[in-house]
Amino acid sequence: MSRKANDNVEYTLRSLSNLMGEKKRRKADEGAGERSLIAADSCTSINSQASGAPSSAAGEDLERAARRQFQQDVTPGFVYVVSVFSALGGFLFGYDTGVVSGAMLLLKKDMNLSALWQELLVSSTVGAAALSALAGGVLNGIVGRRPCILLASLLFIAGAVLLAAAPDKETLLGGRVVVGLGIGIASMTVPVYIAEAAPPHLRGRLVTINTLFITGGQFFAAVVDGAFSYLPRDGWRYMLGLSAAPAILQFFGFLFLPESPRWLIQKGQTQKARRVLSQIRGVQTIDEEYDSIKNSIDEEEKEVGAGGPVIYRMLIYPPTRHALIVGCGLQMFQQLAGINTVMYYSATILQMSGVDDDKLAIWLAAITAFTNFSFTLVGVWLVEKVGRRKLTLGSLTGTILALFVLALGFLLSAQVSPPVTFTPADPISQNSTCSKYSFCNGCMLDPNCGFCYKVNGSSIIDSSCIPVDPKTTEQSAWGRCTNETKSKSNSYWAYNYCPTSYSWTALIGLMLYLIFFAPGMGPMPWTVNSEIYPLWARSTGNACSSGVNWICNVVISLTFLHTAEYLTYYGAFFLYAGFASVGLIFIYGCLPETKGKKLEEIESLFENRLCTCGASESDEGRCILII
Ligand SMILES: O[C@H]1[C@H](O)[C@@H](O)[C@H](O)[C@@H](O)[C@H]1O
Repeated sequence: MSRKANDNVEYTLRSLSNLMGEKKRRKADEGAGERSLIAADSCTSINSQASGAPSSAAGEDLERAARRQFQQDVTPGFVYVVSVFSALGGFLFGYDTGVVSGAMLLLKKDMNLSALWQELLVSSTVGAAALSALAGGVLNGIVGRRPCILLASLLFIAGAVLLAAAPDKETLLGGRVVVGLGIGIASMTVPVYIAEAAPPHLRGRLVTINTLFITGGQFFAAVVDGAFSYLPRDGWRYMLGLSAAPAILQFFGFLFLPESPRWLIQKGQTQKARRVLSQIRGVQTIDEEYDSIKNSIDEEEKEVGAGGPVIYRMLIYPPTRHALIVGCGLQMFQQLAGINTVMYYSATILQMSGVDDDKLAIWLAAITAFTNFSFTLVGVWLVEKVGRRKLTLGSLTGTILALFVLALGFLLSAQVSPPVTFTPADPISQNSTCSKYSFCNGCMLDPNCGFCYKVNGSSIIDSSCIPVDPKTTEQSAWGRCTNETKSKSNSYWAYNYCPTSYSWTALIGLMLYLIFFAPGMGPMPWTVNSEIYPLWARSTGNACSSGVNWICNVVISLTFLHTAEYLTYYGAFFLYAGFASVGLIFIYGCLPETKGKKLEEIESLFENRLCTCGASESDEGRCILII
């Protein structure tokens, strides 16, 4: 289509849109259905009708077809290519955080790892991600989004090679830190890059695809963990090394993909910016979009000034201060709602429900990851339909409910916790600290002990609390619950959980949790953060909020076992429900609707000072903080 014809279509649509109003326009969009595309000269011909209201059916038909043509023009396939290649960063984030639990089962045997080393290998990645997400803001602002994504893929490749070839645990630790640095940069850069490339009507969906890739990576990692756990030796090398493949794909893909047009405009690279903008928008004229980005940069410079560090300017300028509080708050409450604990603990929850085959536990973790992934897909579908605000509020409300069910499941299980009915006669057993527990509940909360029992019909008999094998939690240190004697003596070994008839409540809670969390609270913090800051503050805003996400992730994961020890499991889940409820009030009061807005318009949603957060149409989803 010629540039002139495109201009005509755009002009026509704008006039018609003004005449018809928003609701009617949406209806017309849906109605466009499967109609065939209109040719360029028809576009020119409808231009002549644009000055009057479309009264005839033919006029409406033309208008619908023109709108469809317009949407196709502003959404060429290239923007999807750009988004998918960037979202490989999300996939690697998910894969590398997810794969370690399965790899650890093998690693601790092969490398004889102590509990401290296991802890170090898991949390070093998350800690490094927190640091590099924070540092990534400065890097993004200086060198641009594309070099940051290239750097992240190089780090992923280097980390994967180090991990796969590691001769000792020190190298493993180095590899995990390198991978963490990649995750941090990718986690803050990719959503920003996609948001800056996407047209407004698709932005939410495309950025949410990044979270779909995160949860997809976690699912894929769980499957790989399952598959390689059957290898007698070195299975972990494949598990950890495999992530090099998508990283290499991303690196080479990005050598051919462009820089973010908005970053280019900000840096005054006008010609390049125009070229990229028309490349990602197809042949559609880009003057209007270019001018609106340029104007908003100029205005912001006038309003905010250019002196002092960005974070300082963000804090003294109310709209960006408000946006930063909302962005960081969303990321904080995402983690405080306990997603990673629930995912990590899912295998145990499922074991509680009667699955006592250890190999199966790895596959059960894959089912959990799959549920998280498939319901993130629901989020991708809903985000442009119901909007960010409603999706987040609905999701968090359901998550709180699920946390209560989960906590209730653990509470009931603790209350009907089976008693210890048998203490082995040997002196070692009698002198062990585990012998002081008279119920399974106390025994399972002690990381050094496990519950060994037999089953007679539906009753638990001959139950004892005995020390766990220091090398593996899969068996007791001695007695009838070691791997060799378990099946011969018809005994079962429960570590970290108690056999109970109420476990189905916890299972329902787990499923409900993922079903509610995954479409909203999982992706929305990333999506909303990618769009709420003006260009000059975007990298810094995302660096801070991603940093908050990773820091809260470390804190919640590292404290879970201690929290459970002090508050018991149900106490821990009640605590998360409490955090999530505070989050709900915060989000209700402070999160405006950003659906369909241009990135340059969003700043105005954070301008006012008092909170009325009506989600009413007339309010345009405007939310105002009480600070
Ligand atoms: O949005 C993601 C997603 O929900 C993941 O499943 C979770 O592991 C991450 O911590 C979170 O940031």
